[in-house]
Amino acid sequence: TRVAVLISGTGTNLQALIEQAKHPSSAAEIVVVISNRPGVQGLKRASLAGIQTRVVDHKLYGSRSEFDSTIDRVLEEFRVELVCLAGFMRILTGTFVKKWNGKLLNIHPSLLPSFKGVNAQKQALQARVRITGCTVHFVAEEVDAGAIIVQEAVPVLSGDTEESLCDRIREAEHRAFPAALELVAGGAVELGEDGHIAWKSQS
Ligand SMILES: Nc1nc2ccc(CNc3ccc(C(=O)NCCCC(=O)O)cc3)cc2c(=O)[nH]1
Repeated sequence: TRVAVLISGTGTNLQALIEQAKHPSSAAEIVVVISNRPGVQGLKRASLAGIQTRVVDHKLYGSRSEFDSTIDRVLEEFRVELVCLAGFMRILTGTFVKKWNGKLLNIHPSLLPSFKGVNAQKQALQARVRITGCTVHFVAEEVDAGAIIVQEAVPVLSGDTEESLCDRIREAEHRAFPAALELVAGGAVELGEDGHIAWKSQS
């Protein structure tokens, strides 16, 4: 399966996906990395791995739909079949999400539906939960509300700071995202007609 990864920054999740796709048994081939910001470390990671990169700078577009349709053109140019949002920080328009429905994966640093939106880790600390985690989900138009594919629980430890909790959640992200990518790229899991996850029965 031809995969694109969309990034906005360092791309630590991108690195985990690159490592996963390197396995000969992987069903995923990352064919392009697209960043909405120039010069970010994730672009260097992609180049080092021999993956083609594109920058679609959202500041150069008059509207969200023009930005999204430029992204779409790059995806079509590379005959992309699956898109992973790895720290991609631009909200995508409904038109784009509808076209790529069931082909768009995102990772969120909490156990959705808890703690949607930005600074999810800080929300968990402030709520004094004992367990949080990360969620890989299909992207729906409503932010952080898509069908859940994989989750991993992460304990909140006494004395945790936002930084120590972020680090521990990030380690879980680097397991959960590659696992979800393989499930979807390998056809074990898809987004059903009813908008829920469908596990394809192994023949
Ligand atoms: N429609 C749709 N698109 C998304 C785009 C990115 C992400 C990644 N997670 C994200 C979740 C939230 C944000 C956010 O609120 N950023 C501040 C506003 C930035 C802006 O003005 O664009 C960004 C990415 C998730 C979604 C999603 O669930 N649905």
